[in-house]
Amino acid sequence: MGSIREEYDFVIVGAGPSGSVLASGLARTSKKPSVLLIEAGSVNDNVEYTVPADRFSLAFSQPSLNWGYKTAPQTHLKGQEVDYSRGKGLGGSSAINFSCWILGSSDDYDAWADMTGDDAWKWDGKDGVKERIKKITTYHTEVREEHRKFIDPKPEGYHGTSGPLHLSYADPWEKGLENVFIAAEEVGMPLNKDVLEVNSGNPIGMGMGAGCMYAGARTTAAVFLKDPPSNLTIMTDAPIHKVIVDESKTAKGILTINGRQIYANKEVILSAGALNTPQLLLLSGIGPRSELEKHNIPVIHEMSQIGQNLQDHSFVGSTLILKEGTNDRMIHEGDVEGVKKLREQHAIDKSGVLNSMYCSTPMGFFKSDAILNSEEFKSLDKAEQERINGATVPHFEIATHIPPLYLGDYELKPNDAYLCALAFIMNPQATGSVTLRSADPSANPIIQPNLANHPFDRRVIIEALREMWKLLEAPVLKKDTVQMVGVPKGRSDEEIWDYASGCLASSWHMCSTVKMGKPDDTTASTDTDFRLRGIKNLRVVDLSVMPFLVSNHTQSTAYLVGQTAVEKMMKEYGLEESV
Ligand SMILES: Cc1cc2nc3c(=O)[nH]c(=O)nc-3n(C[C@H](O)[C@H](O)[C@H](O)COP(=O)(O)OP(=O)(O)OC[C@H]3O[C@@H](n4cnc5c(N)ncnc54)[C@H](O)[C@@H]3O)c2cc1C
Repeated sequence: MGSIREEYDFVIVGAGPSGSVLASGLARTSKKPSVLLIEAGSVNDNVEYTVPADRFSLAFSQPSLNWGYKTAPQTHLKGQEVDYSRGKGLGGSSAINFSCWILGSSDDYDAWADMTGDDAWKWDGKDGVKERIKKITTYHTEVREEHRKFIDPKPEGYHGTSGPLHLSYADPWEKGLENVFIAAEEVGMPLNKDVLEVNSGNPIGMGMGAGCMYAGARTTAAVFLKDPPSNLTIMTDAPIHKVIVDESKTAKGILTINGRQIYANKEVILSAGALNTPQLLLLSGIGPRSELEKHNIPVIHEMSQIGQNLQDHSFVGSTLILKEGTNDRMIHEGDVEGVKKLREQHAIDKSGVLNSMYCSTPMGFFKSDAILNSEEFKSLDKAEQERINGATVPHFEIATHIPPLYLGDYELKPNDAYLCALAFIMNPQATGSVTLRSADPSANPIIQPNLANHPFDRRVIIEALREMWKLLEAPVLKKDTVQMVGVPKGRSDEEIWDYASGCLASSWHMCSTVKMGKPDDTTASTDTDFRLRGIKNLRVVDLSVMPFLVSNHTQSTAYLVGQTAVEKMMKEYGLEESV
């Protein structure tokens, strides 16, 4: 992993998707600048952490990989302190996430370009988002012929063929999984394949999320750090305390929690994620004056928006208890000996059921007239209404085939079969904040996301759940259903919200706490080139900068942010002879 020096051209904090892509990209330019990637967590290269079937459980079974955050009590959600997991170690949150790869809506990226006045964020075009994502991915589009009537990933043109991050569709599908697509057709929901395909920039319709997994292993951002060149130093188990900023408001380097100072000849870049990046800025004396003074932190640079504008997706679900034999999921849930054998098999040659169980997730993105006709939608400002009306912008998402999260009082029995489904809020309007608990850098920040605490968000989850239940009650599923559990007492707005508010969860898509924008945007803290306003040689390159939460699952955007920063900084510093 290279020897440790105390001075580097670029010092990058945080090895999640954004930081890993950035560190690798800068270091591999022909000018070979010296790059330090410094990460609070460990190397985490245990192969057991990459078993595909564990994608939904790893975050909660390995505390050393997770910062283990909870939100402040959400009083509007019956006081829940919602799980706010964040990955720790090489790969960051991609090392513990659920591996779903969803790019989202081309219109959202075009809106991002408009908001920042920078065409680099436009979807199409030779240097657009679609092309940039292709550079960092290899998308394996093989699916069985019999599945092509439900999903039809396009091999040509749309996807990367040589990037380090491998994506694929699991094979075989779990028993009965195709019924979700048949159910969608039965109740009149479109299939995404009739639009194009789910990662084409138009996610509308029932589709299948591609997976960050290939050849029997989950793929994470750590792949960008494999075989690092000699000018890339990777320092792990080194949480940083703050950025060192001098009197001329220039970032000079960083201070680790154990007191080590490391200097940057060119720049410090924070890629610590949408919760820890604002925390580090506040600890460095950059943020709202009142917040800094509350903790006796000397004010280096007053910025009212640091830690504000926090956005996130959230979801609520229900579960079908199915007739015995409908699927094989209880093997994984309850058969300890059986799972042990499967693990032994997988450890030998990465083969077996652990590459398919839990590995295919139908994910549908839909529009809703009920939402568009609602008073809550009509009360949004006109620009936001227009954005949400974009042809490829979904209003809600439904995902199925996740573990049994929503069971109400029901206890699963060994001979059960089940199907758990989730409905997600898209375009959330609630915003929250990240603030300091204390000036102690080891103290968890106070996280107040206000999940779904906006009338529009509540309307969306109510209508999304109604649509989800319609899908779950389609004839093809109904014939095998014993009962639906994890449901409200009735289906009035009030009864649905009463249910949802007791079990609404975060999708862990937190973003926008140091958001980017045009120079006259008073809510923005960075410019479109990721430079923090008012401080020289300091950038923020992670999901903190998103101007708004796009309609996807956010890891693809985190990788995109890293690659965009690479390309912008390469040009700015002339790091590539040919550029
Ligand atoms: C449980 C879970 C499930 C998810 N499922 C999906 C999914 O299926 N699909 C999807 O698209 N997205 C998913 N996500 C979201 C996705 O993983 C994130 O959006 C993405 O990883 C964010 O990337 P990032 O680079 O901004 O930050 P992160 O990935 O959070 O990386 C930040 C890094 O900075 C490090 N760091 C923080 N503070 C310090 C410090 N003081 N000093 C040094 N290092 C520090 C952290 O340890 C971490 O490694 C999920 C997230 C979670 C937590």
